[in-house]
Amino acid sequence: MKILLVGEYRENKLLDVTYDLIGFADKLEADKVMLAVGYEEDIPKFDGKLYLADANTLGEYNPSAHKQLVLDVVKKENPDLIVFIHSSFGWDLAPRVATSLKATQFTEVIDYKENSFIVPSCNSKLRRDLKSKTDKTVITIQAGAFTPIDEPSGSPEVENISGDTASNVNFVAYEEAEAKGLDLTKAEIIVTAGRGVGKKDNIPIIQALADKLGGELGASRPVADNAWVDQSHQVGTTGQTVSPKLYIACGVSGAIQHLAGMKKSEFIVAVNTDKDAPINEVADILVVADVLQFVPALTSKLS
Ligand SMILES: Cc1cc2nc3c(=O)[nH]c(=O)nc-3n(C[C@H](O)[C@H](O)[C@H](O)COP(=O)(O)OP(=O)(O)OC[C@H]3O[C@@H](n4cnc5c(N)ncnc54)[C@H](O)[C@@H]3O)c2cc1C
Repeated sequence: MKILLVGEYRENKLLDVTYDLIGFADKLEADKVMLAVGYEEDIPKFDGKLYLADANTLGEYNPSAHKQLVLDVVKKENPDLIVFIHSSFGWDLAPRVATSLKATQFTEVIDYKENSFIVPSCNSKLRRDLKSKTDKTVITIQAGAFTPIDEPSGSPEVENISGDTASNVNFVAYEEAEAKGLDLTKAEIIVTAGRGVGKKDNIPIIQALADKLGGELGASRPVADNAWVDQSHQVGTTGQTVSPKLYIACGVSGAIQHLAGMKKSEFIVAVNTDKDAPINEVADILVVADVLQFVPALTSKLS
């Protein structure tokens, strides 16, 4: 199988998620080539071929130009799969490319098993196994699902390419989300409340353990969305990415979007009533218990 990976730059920098594309190709043990509209002084580290177009000329986000470049490289390399990150860039570009190629498109792929692409559905409660029926397939992969464990290395063979800069869409600007006070990335201990804590009134139970350990309170997305905890505490792809020494996940199922933000923690304890909860895949210790009983007991022991 041959894969074309489409790397991503933002504000003059290669995005780290570009390495998730490489992790994906390596998982499939596929031949890989990459296309990136970026900068010569900051190219991705890998062994293989890199088609590099200049972002100074084409812009980091120019859907018409980028689509044409992808189609040009597809023509040269004839890949079976064209892979984007499931980002605003990938969301926009992947369907444009899939439509032009009359190819199947799968979005938010989190795994690949036995020739099937695994895609979450129903807010990650279910997983679909999808097989493509077209010669070429375009996919977007969920950030964090294929992050390589090893540090990036290698140096690609670079071929410079160029394209037409005309576009019927003008990129205006990136708008930063409002910066909130809490920086969880520096916390050494994080105790996170998931939906399993049941209701806002139970958050102080989790906060008490965090305080006792001298750590910070984290939250899964539903907990933040329900305003049980301020959004600045959210961990995951749309929250903060953390790597504390100790991460205690209380009533967190371990959806891929949550794992992406905390799986690099040094030691992970999960407290869950479900022994088969996906958080178990990354937990060093899984405590099968009700958080509302276990957490206060632990806090009290620590006293
Ligand atoms: C584009 C996108 C981005 C997203 N970004 C994020 C993100 O940044 N961060 C994030 O967290 N999610 C994110 N999500 C949502 C994610 O898919 C999950 O829905 C979410 O992480 C689930 O949160 P949870 O684990 O708290 O809740 P649930 O999935 O409902 O899990 C609750 C868990 O608690 C357990 N439980 C229930 N009662 C108890 C009890 N009494 N004691 C112990 N355990 C109990 C259950 O067994 C279950 O495992 C995103 C989703 C999408 C589509």
